Amino acid sequence: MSLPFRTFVRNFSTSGLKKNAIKNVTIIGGGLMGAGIAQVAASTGHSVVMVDQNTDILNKSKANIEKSLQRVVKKKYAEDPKAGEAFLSQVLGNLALETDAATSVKKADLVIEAIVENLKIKQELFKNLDMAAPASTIFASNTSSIPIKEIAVATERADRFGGLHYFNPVPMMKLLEVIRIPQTSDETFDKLLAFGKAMGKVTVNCKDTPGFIVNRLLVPYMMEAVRMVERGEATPKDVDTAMKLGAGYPMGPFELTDYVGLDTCKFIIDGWHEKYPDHPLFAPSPLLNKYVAEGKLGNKVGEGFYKSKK
Ligand SMILES: CCCCCCCCCCCCCC(=O)CC(=O)SCCNC(=O)CCNC(=O)[C@H](O)C(C)(C)COP(=O)(O)OP(=O)(O)OC[C@H]1O[C@@H](n2cnc3c(N)ncnc32)[C@H](O)[C@@H]1OP(=O)(O)O
Ligand SMILES: NC(=O)C1=CN([C@@H]2O[C@H](COP(=O)(O)OP(=O)(O)OC[C@H]3O[C@@H](n4cnc5c(N)ncnc54)[C@H](O)[C@@H]3O)[C@@H](O)[C@H]2O)C=CC1
Repeated sequence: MSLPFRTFVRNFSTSGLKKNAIKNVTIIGGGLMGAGIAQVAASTGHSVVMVDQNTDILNKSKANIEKSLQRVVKKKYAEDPKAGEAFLSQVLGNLALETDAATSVKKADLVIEAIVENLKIKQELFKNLDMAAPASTIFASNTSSIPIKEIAVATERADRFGGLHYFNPVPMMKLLEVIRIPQTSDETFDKLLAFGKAMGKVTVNCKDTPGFIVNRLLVPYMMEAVRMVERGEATPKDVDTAMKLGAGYPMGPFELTDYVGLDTCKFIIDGWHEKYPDHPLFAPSPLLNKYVAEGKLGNKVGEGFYKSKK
């Protein structure tokens, strides 16, 4: 059922946010995750600037956001298409695009980084943002596997630094891991938790431990799946069918790898292998490496372990 217009305005206009709450959010990276975070932040009344390397990428990201919003609107406003249209234009009105990261943070209460999973590149970005952003701006990374403290050292604001780890697809996945490092102030952490809740997410508090909570458990499971196939014990299709029908997972590990992106999965495993070279779990996977070398990066390019629609 659609919402009465007054409730809709309260939920989705920036004036509906609590005093002192985070309102202006800059999201760096408009890929799979950045676009999803931008969509949900804008849908919950935040004023959002989404940044990427060029306007072509940004326009594709915006088109993906619109496609996803159409799915949400079709469902939520099935009985009131006019309210659906108003919601759509309000959300898109909350979203600005920018290619210059330094300009994008001038008014930001919060910056969420969702760029490639590479420590040096993330550090370089935050070092520059630290000089450009107001002192009061809170920084957060959406990294899947890099310790937050290793990214935060690039800045002079470790007390205003934390992790916000979202799950893919962001509009559908309810969980948000909120990570603090020892230097994160209580005020910063409370603001990050409140922001997560304002986005409609269920938050869990995490320490800055490898993989936080979900990936600490998910990565070993997925690596065991790929080793099983490498040993010739099962096909990807059979593993996926088994885990969906036998363990109740919405996607099997190979479908999920295609969904996450094989390049991102490889960045995660390579990073942990470099850090823990003797740990057999993180030894390179020849099968994953082969697919990545062939450019089969998953759903985003139309092919990974499976062929898919782009
Ligand atoms: C094996 C190789 C090993 C390689 C090494 C591995 C290394 C480690 C990798 C670790 C990766 C870590 C990544 C990370 O940091 C954390 C993550 O994000 S992990 C991923 C978490 N996500 C999941 O587990 C997703 C599981 N899947 C699902 O929950 C569902 O399949 C999904 C909701 C995605 C889709 O549902 P499904 O029923 O399958 O399909 P439908 O298309 O019918 O959709 C249902 C419903 O949902 C709506 N919808 C779906 N997507 C969107 C969207 N993007 N925007 C808006 N709406 C969406 C759709 O409209 C449907 O609505 P209805 O009302 O039901 O029609
Ligand atoms: N793919 C997934 O399922 C999940 C990924 N993550 C994490 O989120 C981050 C992003 O992952 P994805 O969105 O999947 O990657 P992606 O490859 O889809 O998107 C990354 C985007 O960042 C842009 N970018 C790269 N360097 C940039 C820079 N210096 N300035 C501005 N933009 C830049 C790229 O052009 C690209 O559009 C990674 O840290 C990843 O580990 C976290 C949860 C789930």
